[in-house]
Amino acid sequence: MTPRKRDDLFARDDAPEKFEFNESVARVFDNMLERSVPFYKECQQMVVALVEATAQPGTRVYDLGCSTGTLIREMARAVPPESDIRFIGLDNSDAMLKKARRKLKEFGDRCEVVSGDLNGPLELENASVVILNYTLQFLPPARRQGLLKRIRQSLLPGGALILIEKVKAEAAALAPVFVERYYAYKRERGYSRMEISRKREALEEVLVPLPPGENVTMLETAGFGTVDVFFKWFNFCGFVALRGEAGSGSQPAPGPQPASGKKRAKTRKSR
Ligand SMILES: Nc1ncnc2c1ncn2[C@@H]1O[C@H](C[S@+](CC[C@H]([NH3+])C(=O)[O-])CC(=O)[O-])[C@@H](O)[C@H]1O
Ligand SMILES: O=C(O)C(=O)Cc1ccccc1
Repeated sequence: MTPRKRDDLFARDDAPEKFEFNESVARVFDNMLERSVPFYKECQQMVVALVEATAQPGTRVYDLGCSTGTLIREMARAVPPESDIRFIGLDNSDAMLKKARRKLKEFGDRCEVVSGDLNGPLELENASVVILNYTLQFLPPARRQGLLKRIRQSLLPGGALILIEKVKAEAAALAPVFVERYYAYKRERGYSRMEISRKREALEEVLVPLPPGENVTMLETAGFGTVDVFFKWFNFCGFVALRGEAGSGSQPAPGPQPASGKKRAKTRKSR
């Protein structure tokens, strides 16, 4: 196992002025996420639990913006092969995909990672779950609604979208509190004030967070009949959205079959 490299990207004299998912980021990425994303591992396990509850046997789970494949590995370890569920990762960074392929080799054809740009056309086949784990935030805000709509249209009946994002505070008065708490989080994990400041500048116009309410509105506008929040830490938030059935209005779709293949108890038709 190659030793995990410590993220020193913004401590170096050749620190990037604009953040890009290139080789130098991929080299330290797993350590960067662990030290820069609050509850990253806990959220991973929450996503695994949601996938176990919503993924349908014989279908696909898509991880869009899969990076080095860490989340896919956790899902592939948790979901039994006999459920015949395949995990498809997509990313537009060759450096990330190279690391993902190495990390997922042990799972054979249960896991596949492909190159693709979420700003362009998207083909999702036989998808019961789609995941956007800290990915949508990197798309221009004007392109996000279209992607969410394409995802909603591609999902199987009873399908689910799991969206985790860095967010802005809903209340402007609290924004400074949330941001300062986040930077304190980074300092507590060994980042200097200079590294934090340089990364903030490099992420300007690259990572564009929206308030949770705007994310919920985009999900509802995309046609998801049920939207809920399953995680929140200051300016980080996790949403789960279930595909509503055509003509069902705001009624949530009947719950999908759990990944284990055991039939769920029939949900009572809501009155
Ligand atoms: N237009 C795009 N098309 C495809 N991929 C893109 C695009 N823009 C960015 N990406 C990819 O989205 C990922 C965002 S990281 C996701 C973490 C992962 N989900 C995880 O659970 O570890 C989160 C972060 O860095 O904070 C990177 O791999 C980019 O290459
Ligand atoms: O928002 C930030 O300041 C971050 O550091 C989040 C982040 C984490 C990993 C890659 C890019 C941005």
